[in-house]
Amino acid sequence: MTLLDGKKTSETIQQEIAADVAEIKANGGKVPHLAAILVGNDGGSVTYVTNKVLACERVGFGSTLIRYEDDVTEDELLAKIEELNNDDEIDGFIVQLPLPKHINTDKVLEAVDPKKDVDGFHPTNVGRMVAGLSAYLPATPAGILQLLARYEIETKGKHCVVVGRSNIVGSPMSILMSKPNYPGNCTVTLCHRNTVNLAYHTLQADIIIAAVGIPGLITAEMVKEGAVVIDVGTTRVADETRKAGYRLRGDVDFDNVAPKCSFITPVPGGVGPLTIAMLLKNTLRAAKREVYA
Ligand SMILES: Nc1nc2c(c(=O)[nH]1)N[C@@H](CN(C=O)c1ccc(C(=O)N[C@@H](CCC(=O)O)C(=O)O)cc1)CN2
Repeated sequence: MTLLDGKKTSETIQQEIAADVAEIKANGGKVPHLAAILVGNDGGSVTYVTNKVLACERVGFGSTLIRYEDDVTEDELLAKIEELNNDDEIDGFIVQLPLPKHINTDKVLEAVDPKKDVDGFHPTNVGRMVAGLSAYLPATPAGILQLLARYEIETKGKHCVVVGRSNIVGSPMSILMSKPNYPGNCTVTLCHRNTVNLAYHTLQADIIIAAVGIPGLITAEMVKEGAVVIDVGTTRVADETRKAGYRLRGDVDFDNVAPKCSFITPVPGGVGPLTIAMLLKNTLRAAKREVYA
């Protein structure tokens, strides 16, 4: 069994990006600049956005963090998005999810200029991805593709079972794994929390991508010998023995599943760190005007 080291892969990608930025700077080009909108004080969201800003500093990007209290109005958010759309200094920006319930997330995401949508959540980028056109790919699925490619995992003709149908991970992942590219070219089954007899499907999988947010859902009995298992779940569960008061649990029962796998991602240190690396990569592409050339 080989552990897929997302932390190390993320560092490698960030080093590659930093080298690119150094070259841009040496040639007097525009330094990539990412802006992030964070609403509220949710612990996870604050951590992720802070890490995104720190990662920008590490690779030499400019960054702007825009924070609002939980009670920000939808109109205020939309006005800020319009401002960022028209700000030439900002190459790309994100709105950290989830947003409070009184905000219409779809409306907010649709307000982002697709050319600056480095999260790849705008319907234009989603549609372009489905059509196989140049697009910003959502960071977590793009990170998983990087892991598969950098560990040279064979995917052509394999059966990939994606568990979870979110717009951020499961749904785009299922589409990307079916495309006739490497990594991809799989036969894909998309399962979710209402799938009847989930084990029937996962047992047929050469590659399982679990992104449903149910800790420990995928047990050893549900996994075929030699399967590749990618765990996207990062649920915080209470743990008083930890300083933070919680620990992260993936969707996969790692200890019992790992011995059956050819490759598996840990939680933490698997897919999560790649999300940030691929956001930086998208921002670099935005600054280079690569996607909508
Ligand atoms: N606008 C967006 N919102 C959200 C996205 C996104 O891609 N864009 N994805 C998730 C959260 N997320 C990034 O925003 C994210 C999740 C997890 C990690 C990560 O590095 N996880 C670490 C553990 C970190 C910890 O201790 O909590 C790991 O798995 O090793 C990075 C980014 C939802 N919202």
